[in-house]
Amino acid sequence: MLFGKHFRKYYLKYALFFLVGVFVLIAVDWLQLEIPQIIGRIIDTLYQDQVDEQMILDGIRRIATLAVMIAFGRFLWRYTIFGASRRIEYQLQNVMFRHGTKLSQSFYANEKVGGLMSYFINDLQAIRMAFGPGLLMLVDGFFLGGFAIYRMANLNGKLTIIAAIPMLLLTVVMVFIRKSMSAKFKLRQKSFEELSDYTQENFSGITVIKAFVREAKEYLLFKQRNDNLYNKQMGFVKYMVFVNIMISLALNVVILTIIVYGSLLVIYRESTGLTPGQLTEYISYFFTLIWPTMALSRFIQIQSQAKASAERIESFLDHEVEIKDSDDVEHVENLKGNIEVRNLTFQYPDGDQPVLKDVSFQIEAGQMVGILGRTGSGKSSLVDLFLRIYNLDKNQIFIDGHDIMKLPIHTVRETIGYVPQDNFLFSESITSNIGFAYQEISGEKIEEAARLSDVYDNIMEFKEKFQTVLGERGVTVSGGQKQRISIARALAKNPEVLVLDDSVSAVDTKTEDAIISNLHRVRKGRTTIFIAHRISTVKKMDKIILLDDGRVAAVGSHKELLKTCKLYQDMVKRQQLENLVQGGSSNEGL
Ligand SMILES: Nc1ncnc2c1ncn2[C@@H]1O[C@H](COP(=O)(O)OP(=O)(O)OP(=O)(O)O)[C@@H](O)[C@H]1O
Repeated sequence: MLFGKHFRKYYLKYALFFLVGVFVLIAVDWLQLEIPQIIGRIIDTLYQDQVDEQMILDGIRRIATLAVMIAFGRFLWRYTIFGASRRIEYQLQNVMFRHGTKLSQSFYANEKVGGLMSYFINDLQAIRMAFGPGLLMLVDGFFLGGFAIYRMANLNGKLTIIAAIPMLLLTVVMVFIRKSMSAKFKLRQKSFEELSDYTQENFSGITVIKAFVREAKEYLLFKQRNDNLYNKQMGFVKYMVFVNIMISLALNVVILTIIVYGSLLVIYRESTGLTPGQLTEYISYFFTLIWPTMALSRFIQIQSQAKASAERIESFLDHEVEIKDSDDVEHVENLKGNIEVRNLTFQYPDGDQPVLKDVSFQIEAGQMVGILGRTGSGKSSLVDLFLRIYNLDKNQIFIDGHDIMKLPIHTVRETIGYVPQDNFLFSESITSNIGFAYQEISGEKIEEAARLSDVYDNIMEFKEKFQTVLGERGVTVSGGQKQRISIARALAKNPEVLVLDDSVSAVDTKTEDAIISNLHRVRKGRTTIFIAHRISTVKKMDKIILLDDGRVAAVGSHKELLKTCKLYQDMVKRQQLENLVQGGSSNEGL
């Protein structure tokens, strides 16, 4: 039973399922205890001088009817209780995924994917177990156990008291060890999370591991983590084995007591009144009682595991959504793409100094602008802020004169098309990747976007053409092809503002030229921002913003900067040298 704020609502939501399930379960518990009574009576009839055949036939008929009712009942409670637990698991999964999509980059910078996966797999499973089998075991433990004890006491009170003492002791012990069981389970989950993180990261970076011949070392590090999980696992299992042995021991003691003491009672039945049929009935009840006892102990295990998992899931779901619309949000339609950055200073939430310092510039709607700068100068950070990936102080970035902090995040991101630096593509078809911004998009539009980003011919060479599946489940594309598919994805969105973060670095200068001149043509009248290291990428832009160590070093056209900016001149010279070293003409692309 889980009553945390993210879980209790499901009891209400599935109240009908739970009520029907529990009611049927209790009915089945009662009905199944009718059978030993009938069998006991049949046995006693057999001991009589005159065997009552009619009574035996009636008994058999009743047992058959009960068996059918019990089978139907078992189906019904399984459907309702287990069905509800599966539905709850499904819904929590959706809620968690949705919440995950709202969490900030800072959260993902600190959380590893493997760890997150274990919330969705192990922890959710533990929660489902609490809502389904856990509830079943609790009800069975109390009701089937209670009914059995009641019937046993009716048959012989004294024998029942003797049998109940070890069982009671056992229950008390179980309640006391519940806390340490939960702690052990938590440790096990943590180790599982670490191993899962490690495995995920290793296989993602397998190329680097091979290139650095780190296989043996990584294996040893993996083994360390695996040993740790094994030890935690064994710690937990040993504990469980100990608990289960204690339970069986207690049960065996009780069974022995019942048989010895019960047989004596039957031998002296003249005075005690216990018939052989009743002793059989009694032993049947006791064997039935084994399950509720086990069920209660299993319930305590399930409950401890679920509590540990619930805490982990709660901490995930309670993680604040930091990036959200402000209270004074202004709903604005049809942004044109004027961007103004005014005295922007920005420090990452976990950073120790600003990465952008007093940055100011303006981009008019429809302009094609290059943001140039050495590595680490703050170009990508600036783009993150345009996309509202981070919060910033008010009145530092404006789109069409509106403070970005007051615009709905949805509107800002809908307005901007983004080609990320890592060009992440999904393991789906090229069509799905390029049409990612849309529920449905025509084939012509996809092809057009592929042509503009100069990747159409490459795609047509693939066997499945636009239906080629990329990545893990399909074809591995080159870095340049990946970049161009990623550009096509942003172009297909046809946004008011297009931001390309170092997006042509992996293609040759000829392809770069082709893409840029296509963009000049199709992006006429729409804002396009190119982030680049290479002068060749930005030199034809209307305006170049040169960043240096988080500050604006200069703003102007290629010609203006060549005349006025020392840093720019140095960059041009360096690129000319690089061209010469690579065997081209010094002015190639310049
Ligand atoms: N999530 C982050 N948290 C803290 N600091 C960060 C984070 N991301 C980037 N930085 C720091 O911000 C500075 C600017 O990084 P940024 O990625 O914006 O540079 P860049 O100009 O785009 O570099 P490159 O051309 O290499 O991509 C760097 O010093 C970097 O270490």
